[in-house]
Amino acid sequence: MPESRSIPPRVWLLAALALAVAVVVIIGPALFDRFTLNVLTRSMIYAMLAVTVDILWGYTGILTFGQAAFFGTGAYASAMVLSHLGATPALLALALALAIIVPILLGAFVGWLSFGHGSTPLYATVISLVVPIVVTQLVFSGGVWTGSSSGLVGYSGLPLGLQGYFRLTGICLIITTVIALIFTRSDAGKLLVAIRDNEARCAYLGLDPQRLKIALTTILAGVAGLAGFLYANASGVVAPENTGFVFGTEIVIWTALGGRGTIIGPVMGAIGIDYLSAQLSGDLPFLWNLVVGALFVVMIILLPNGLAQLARMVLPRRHGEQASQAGSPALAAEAAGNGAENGNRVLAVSGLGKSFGSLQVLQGIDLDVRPGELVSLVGPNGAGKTTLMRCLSDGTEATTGRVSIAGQDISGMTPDEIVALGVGRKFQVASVFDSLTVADCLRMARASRKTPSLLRRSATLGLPVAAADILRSTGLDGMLGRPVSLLSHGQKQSLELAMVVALEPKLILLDEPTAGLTKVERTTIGATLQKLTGELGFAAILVEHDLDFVRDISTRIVVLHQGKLVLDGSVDQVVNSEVVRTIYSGGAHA
Ligand SMILES: Nc1ncnc2c1ncn2[C@@H]1O[C@H](COP(=O)(O)OP(=O)(O)OP(=O)(O)O)[C@@H](O)[C@H]1O
Repeated sequence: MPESRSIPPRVWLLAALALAVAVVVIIGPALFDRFTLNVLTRSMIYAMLAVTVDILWGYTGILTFGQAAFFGTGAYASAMVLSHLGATPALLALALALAIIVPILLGAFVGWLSFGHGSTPLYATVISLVVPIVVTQLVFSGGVWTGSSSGLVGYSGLPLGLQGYFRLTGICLIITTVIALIFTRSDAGKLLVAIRDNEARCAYLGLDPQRLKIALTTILAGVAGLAGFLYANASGVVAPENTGFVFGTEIVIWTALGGRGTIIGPVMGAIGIDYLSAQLSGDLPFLWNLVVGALFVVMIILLPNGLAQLARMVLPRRHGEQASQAGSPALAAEAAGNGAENGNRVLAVSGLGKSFGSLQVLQGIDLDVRPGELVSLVGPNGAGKTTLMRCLSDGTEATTGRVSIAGQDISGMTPDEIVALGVGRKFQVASVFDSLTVADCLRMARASRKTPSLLRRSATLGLPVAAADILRSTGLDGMLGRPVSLLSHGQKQSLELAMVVALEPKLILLDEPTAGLTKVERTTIGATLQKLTGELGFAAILVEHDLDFVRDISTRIVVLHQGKLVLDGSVDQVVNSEVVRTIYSGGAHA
C-alpha cells in the first residue's frame, strides 16, 4: 500500500528556486538592459544544451562532445528555411519541425554508430568528436545554402523582439530543466545511473543498455535541435562555430564546472560562465580568456564536483540511517512462477567447446540440469568453470557445441535475450549498482518485466516471494533505502542473489557466491540455495571451491579438469571418487 510521505525540504527549496527563476523570466525585461537581455537569452539556450550533456555524461556516463553538432544542425535547418523560403507562420512551423526532426535522425544514426556494435565508451566519445567536425565541414561546403564560412544572417524569424525571446527562452529552459529533474529522479531515470555504474549487470538483468543509449542520444539530439531553433531565431545569425567540437567542449566544461549529475548545477554553470565571459570580453578584451581560465583552475581545485558542491554544503541533507529510512519503499510480494515445469530439462549442453586462439579451454562438455537440482561445478583453478558459466549465459561465447535453455538453442543470443529465456547469473565479485539504493537495484532487476515510471518514484517495491524471502533472511529488508556503497561485502553478495532471483529465472548460475563471506553468511546463503531449489523448484549451477559447503547442499556434483568434464554424479559418488582425490592432490589427469 502506498505510504504517505512528507515533502523533503530539498524539494521545497528547488520549487522556490524554480518560482524565483520564473519571476525573473517574467520581470527580467523590465530590469535588464539590452546587452544583458541578449547575453542571458543566449546563456539560457546554452543551459538547455548543458542539461542534455548532463543527462548523457553526468547520469549515463557517456562523455559526449557531439551535442554541438545537433544544436548546429537544428540552428542551420531553421536558418536555411527562413533564409531561402521565408518566415510565414507555416514556414516557421516547418523550420521548427525540421530543427527537431533532422537532429533526431542524425542522433539516431550517431547513436547506432556509437553503441550499436558493442563499442567501447572511448569509441563513442571519439565518434562524438568526429560528428561536429563532419557537420562543420558540410556547412563549409554548403555554398549559398549554408552561407559557407560566413554562415547565414539577415533572415526574419519569430516576431517576438528582444524581450519576447528572453521570455520564450526562459520558459523553454524552465520546462527542459523541470522535465529533466523529474525524469532523472524517477524510477526510469535510475536506469541511466545503473548503465553508468555497471552496464554488464544491466544486460544480465535482461535490459538492453545499447538500445537505451541509442534512444537517449536520439531524444536529446532533438532537444539540442530545439535549442538550435531558438538560437537561430533569437540571434538572427548562424555560423560554422555553432556546430564545431570547440563549442561541444565548452558545453562539457560548463557541465563539469556546474556539477555533473545534478541538472541544476550545469544550468547554473552554463548561464554563469557564459554571462561572465560576455561581461569580461567587453571590459577586458585582451585578458578575459586568461581570467576565465584561471577561474576554471581555482574552481577545479576548490570545488572538484562543481558549483553544485557549494549548494550541497548549504542545503539540508539526510545522512546514513535517516536517508535509509526516509527513502525506504514498502516491500510488496508479487505472484511469480517457481522454477520450471518438473521433469523437463532446463539446461541441455552437448559437445560444448571454447578456445581462445590456440588455447582450448573447454572441450566436449555434455551436461543436463533439471528443475529442483542444485548442481555444483568443482575443479581446480583454471579448470574452465567460469568460462563454462559464460558460455551458458552468453550465446556468442561457445566455439563449438550446442546449449539449450528450456528447449531453445541459445547460439548467437545476447545475455539479455538469454535472461528472457529464464537464466539468472550471479558473478564471482558481487555485481550490483554502487550509486543506487538497495531498493533501486532490485527495481532494476524487475525493469525488464515491469516498465519503470518515467515520472515518479514508486512508494512500493514489488518482488517475487522468493526474492523477498532472501531480503528477510539476510536482513536487507530493513535497508531498502540504504545506498549500496554502504553495504558490507556479504550484504552485496546477498543483494545480488536477490536481484537474480527477482528475475524469476528457471536456472540460476552462481559463481562462488560465498567467496569472502563469514561462516554465518555462508550458512544463510547455503540455506537460501537449498530452499530455492528443493522447495521452490529452481534449477541452479554453483561454482564453488569449498567442498564441505558443496557436500552439504548439492544434489549432484560435476567435476571439471583441464577443460573436460571428468565426473558427473551424486554427492557420495563424487566425494568418494579416486579421480577427485587425484585431481585435488595435484595429480595429472588427461
Ligand atoms: N579471455 C581469455 N583469454 C585467454 N584465456 C582465457 C580467457 N579467459 C579465461 N582464459 C583461460 O581459460 C582457462 C580457464 O579459466 P577459467 O577462469 O574459466 O577457470 P576457472 O576454473 O573458473 O578458474 P578459477 O577457479 O581460478 O576461477 C584459464 O587457463 C584461463 O587463463
